[in-house]
Amino acid sequence: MVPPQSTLTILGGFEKKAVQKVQRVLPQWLAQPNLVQRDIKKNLIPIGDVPGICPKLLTKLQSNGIQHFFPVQAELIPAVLESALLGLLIGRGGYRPRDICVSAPTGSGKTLAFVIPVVQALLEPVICEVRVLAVLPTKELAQQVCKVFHTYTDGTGLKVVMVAGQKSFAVEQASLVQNITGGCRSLADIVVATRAGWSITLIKLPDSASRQLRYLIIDEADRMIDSMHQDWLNYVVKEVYRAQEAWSTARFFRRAEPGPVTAASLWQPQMPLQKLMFSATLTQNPEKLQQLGLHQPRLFTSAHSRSSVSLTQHPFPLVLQEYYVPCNLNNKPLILLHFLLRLKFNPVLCFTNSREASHRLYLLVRSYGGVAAAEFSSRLSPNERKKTLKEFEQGKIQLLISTDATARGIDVDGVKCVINYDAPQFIRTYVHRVGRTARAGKAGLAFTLLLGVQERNFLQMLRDAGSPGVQKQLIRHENLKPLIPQYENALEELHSIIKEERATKYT
Ligand SMILES: Nc1ncnc2c1ncn2[C@@H]1O[C@H](COP(=O)(O)OP(=O)(O)OP(=O)(O)O)[C@@H](O)[C@H]1O
Repeated sequence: MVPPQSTLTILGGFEKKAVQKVQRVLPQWLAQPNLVQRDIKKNLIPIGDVPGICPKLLTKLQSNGIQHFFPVQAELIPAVLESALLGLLIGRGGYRPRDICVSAPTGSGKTLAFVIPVVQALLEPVICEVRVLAVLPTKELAQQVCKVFHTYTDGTGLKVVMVAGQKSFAVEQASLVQNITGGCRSLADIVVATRAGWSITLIKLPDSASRQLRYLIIDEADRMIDSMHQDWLNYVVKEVYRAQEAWSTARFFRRAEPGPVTAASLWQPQMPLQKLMFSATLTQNPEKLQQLGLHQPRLFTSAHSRSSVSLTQHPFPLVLQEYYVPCNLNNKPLILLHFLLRLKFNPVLCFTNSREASHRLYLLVRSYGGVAAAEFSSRLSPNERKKTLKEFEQGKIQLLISTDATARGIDVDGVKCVINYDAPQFIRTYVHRVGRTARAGKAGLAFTLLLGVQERNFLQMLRDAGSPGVQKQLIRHENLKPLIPQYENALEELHSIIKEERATKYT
């Protein structure tokens, strides 16, 4: 006889049921983003086919050798221009423009994707007030973006100023505002700043520096989210609206901190502050993105496919070939020398995990001889760093040994090969490092030297991130053997150089 089923739950007598996996429900803007093609070469769009770009900028693009837009540019330029259709102000009954997040591979042309629409939006009329603030994590990146802004504003009357927080406040202030009787006037339309530079400047500058701010561009936005505990972004936004309070009472235009849309809030034209966020490794974690205080955001991404939504995947350049090279601590430097001297890789950007490791490796390669090498890290002064990057770009340096100081955003044309001499610990570091090659649709190689104990975790990290596949590359001992005698001499020389350096440091 079958006993009747009890409706009572017996304590401790839980049934063994397969637990249903909880499917994460993403907000619609993350779950259904605008997809950006990763294959640059197959998706080039003639510049004339992208609607809304003025003839002046089309001519400038052509004279800079740009005939086609890359996919991220073709998607983004119309989207940003659309939000400025009614001019920089939003009129009665108009909507506040939606903030924009872009997650596209390294080297996919994100810089031009914001420079073109923003410059066009400022052209009519040119009024010389800070209306664009572009924030970047390092001085080198700020210089790079500044150069692109200069190219496309040249001859338009728009002024671009860089604020890196490295000159005295008086000098930086003088580049931004000029004191005149009864107040001051702005000397910049577009400010390209490092975070430190702008925060310091904002604290001390008069309100005029931020009262007309229309676009806040944050490149490498994931770095910004990392430092959100410093509340930098909220501070900038607060300053922008604080500046309005005194100003707007006397003017027709008003700028109130965004709140619910009501009949009252729509009656006066508004000056919106639109955030444009860019990264190759933008998190798609809603909790983290929420800290950015985005307004009805739109996501443009290459990291999704229509069938899957993942929070951990990053978009890799399609033309990048990834390899890992098993090694041990003894043959690591020999493998690097083999790549340069035997396989003739040139130019090579090589990453280590610390400035001391970069310095030692540089000294070793220099002692070995036969390779034009240089180091790049915070050991160098800003001017030395600038000079080194320039020489690398000009092809005078065959091997640049660097810390992660060059891992992000730096665009050096013609880097054919990246070598991770020290394996990166985080996937984002990996994506940015290898992204210094395979840029703008050109082929590139990335090698990561892995000790036996690192292999499993590293390969798992890449699989989780959606890497299209990293291949194993074995270097046989016979290939390294001929390098050993000279290498041993170089090691001895290295020891004495380091001894000398230590002695001078402590005397
Ligand atoms: N439409 C285009 N036609 C030809 N070259 C282009 C075009 N757009 C950008 N480039 C070039 O492609 C390279 C990469 O562009 P950019 O530095 O903007 O990439 P990115 O997406 O910002 O990369 P990262 O994520 O590493 O910062 C640059 O050298 C740039 O001049």
